[in-house]
Amino acid sequence: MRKWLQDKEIRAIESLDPDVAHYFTRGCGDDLVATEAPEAWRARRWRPRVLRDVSRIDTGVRLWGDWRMPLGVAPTAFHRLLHDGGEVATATGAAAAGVPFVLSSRATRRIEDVAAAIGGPWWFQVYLMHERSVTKALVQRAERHGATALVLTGDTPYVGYRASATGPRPLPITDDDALINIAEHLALDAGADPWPLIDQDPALSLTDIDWLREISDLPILVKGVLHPADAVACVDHGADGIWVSNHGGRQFDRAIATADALPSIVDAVDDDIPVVVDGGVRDGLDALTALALGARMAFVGRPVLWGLRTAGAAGVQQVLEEFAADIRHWAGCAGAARTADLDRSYLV
Ligand SMILES: Cc1cc2nc3c(=O)[nH]c(=O)nc-3n(C[C@H](O)[C@H](O)[C@H](O)COP(=O)(O)O)c2cc1C
Ligand SMILES: O=C(O)C(=O)c1ccccc1
Repeated sequence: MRKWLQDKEIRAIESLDPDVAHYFTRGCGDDLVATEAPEAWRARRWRPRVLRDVSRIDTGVRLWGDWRMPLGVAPTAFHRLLHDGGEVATATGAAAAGVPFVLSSRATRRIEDVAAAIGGPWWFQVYLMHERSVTKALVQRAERHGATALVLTGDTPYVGYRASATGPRPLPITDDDALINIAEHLALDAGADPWPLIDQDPALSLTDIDWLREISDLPILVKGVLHPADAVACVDHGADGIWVSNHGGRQFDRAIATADALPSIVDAVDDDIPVVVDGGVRDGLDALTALALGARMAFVGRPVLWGLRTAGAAGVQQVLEEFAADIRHWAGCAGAARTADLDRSYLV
């Protein structure tokens, strides 16, 4: 089932400026982790069940929203580098497919416009910026416009080292796009550089979960967790969910694959704390493997970006529909009439 996606990826990459293609495709360092991620899901073997009436298959999941399948769209930055519609197009495709859309703090379309395009629940990804008042303003805008959860990204104290394709050239993104949600919250002199104020603050710590709790009533997931002790610490600090991720291999090039990290984190936290996961999920069976290992949902980053690049909102929806059909097919063949019932007994 992966060939259609690989073909789309190739078409998307071929149509892009090399630096832009590089930004979206690559991991960091020597790209070890980004390359390993899909293989780690595929390495798992199943014991499919038989004689279990799979004439009807329920793939629904409730998690700060009612979703059609246990798959969602991970937060990624700068969609207008891929398509004029930017995050509005991506969100429209995700909403049409009935899955959660997570809007990045580094979005290139206005929060209000994205929320209106979705017309239902969505989640907001939080980067803690040096200037906390900007983060606070974004969080409160997201909450006002229908976000139902916050995803605090913890794995990006410094942005991972990613050499560009053609040398040290900045991405061809304008400040109008990059600061579209941010500029109004900054009181800057003309010509002043905003980035020292709005880059991620490496002082980010557990107490920032408490801070988010003070400024917002929304549930908080912490994203980028790979160590079970961190999962426990986040929950002790009031996190409502854990998002196992290595940032698509973009942050720490010798990090554990998320497929390998997931079970120990599920085991470390109480059953009522939802754990979700991303990284290298490239077909329905990858997503179901994540569920069998204890995740409530799996998320995809790059696959939807190839859909966005090749056909805008319709392309995003089409990618997600392929995943939906694949999830349904493999759940049936695994003997799981309800994907929410998958557990480790299905795996070797
Ligand atoms: C181009 C790109 C930009 C990203 N931007 C963000 C971001 O703004 N915030 C964030 O929390 N994660 C970001 N991520 C990480 C994704 O949320 C996710 O963890 C990762 O892409 C999942 O792996 P996959 O692409 O293999 O599916 C980004 C990933 C990519 C590829
Ligand atoms: O590129 C990324 O992965 C990412 O998370 C990011 C970090 C800072 C600015 C824009 C995107």
